[in-house]
Amino acid sequence: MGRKFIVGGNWKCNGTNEEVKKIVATLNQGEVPSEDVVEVVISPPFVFLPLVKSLLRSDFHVAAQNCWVKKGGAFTGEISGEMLVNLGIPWVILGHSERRALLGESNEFVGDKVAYALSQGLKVIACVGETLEQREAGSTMDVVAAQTKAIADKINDWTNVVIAYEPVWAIGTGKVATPAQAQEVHADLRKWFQANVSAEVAESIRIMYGGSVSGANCKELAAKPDVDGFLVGGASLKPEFIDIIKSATVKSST
Ligand SMILES: O=C[C@H](O)COP(=O)(O)O
Repeated sequence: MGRKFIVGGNWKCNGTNEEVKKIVATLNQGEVPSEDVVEVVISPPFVFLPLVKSLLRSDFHVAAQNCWVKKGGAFTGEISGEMLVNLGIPWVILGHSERRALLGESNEFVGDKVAYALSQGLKVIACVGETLEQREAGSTMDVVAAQTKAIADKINDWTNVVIAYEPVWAIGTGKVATPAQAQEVHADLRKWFQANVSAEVAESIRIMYGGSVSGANCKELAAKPDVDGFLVGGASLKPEFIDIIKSATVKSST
């Protein structure tokens, strides 16, 4: 099928200098499948990006957790895409639900951010996902489609975009989506791409699942045909993250 498995570790707003060094040491010792089988992207808080980049094994890559919506300038507290490029950071996570919910990032704002980051040469993990209320109201796909459309309205080339489907109710709750629930939304998203972008993008775009992924549940999720990887929060700070990376072999053996 040709979609390389991708596993991201989103450390969110966690870590001290000492803890970061320990986590990186654990990652560096981990025995994982080769880069041909799995792409690994580690996303520490901004302040630790240079440290992580300098210490991390060369087969793992680094991502920022956000960046500013346009060129830098008088935007106190923001970090621009150009700065990430300047530091040699290849990836950025955009539109995470925590930023959408807590910092008021709208679908359109996230679309603008994705477009600007891509224009600077960054690769983007773009997050989408519904709340529990939205799921219970039966509007999961409407919500996810609207979030994806806001990005599609602003970009033409999806080569450097990975979608992370993260149901908000599964994030940090220990309430993981069942493999069938994840597969259903991933497959529907692929259908959305087919109808609204192109058959090629629908086939090639990678869709990660995020929300309470752990060493214990990753294999079952990875076995689903439209699950192309994981965006991991809490478990990415723990040694079990290595097991999650290893779940890529479920894919390569099918
Ligand atoms: O970006 C990662 C997600 O928000 C998932 O977080 P979690 O694995 O702690 O549920």
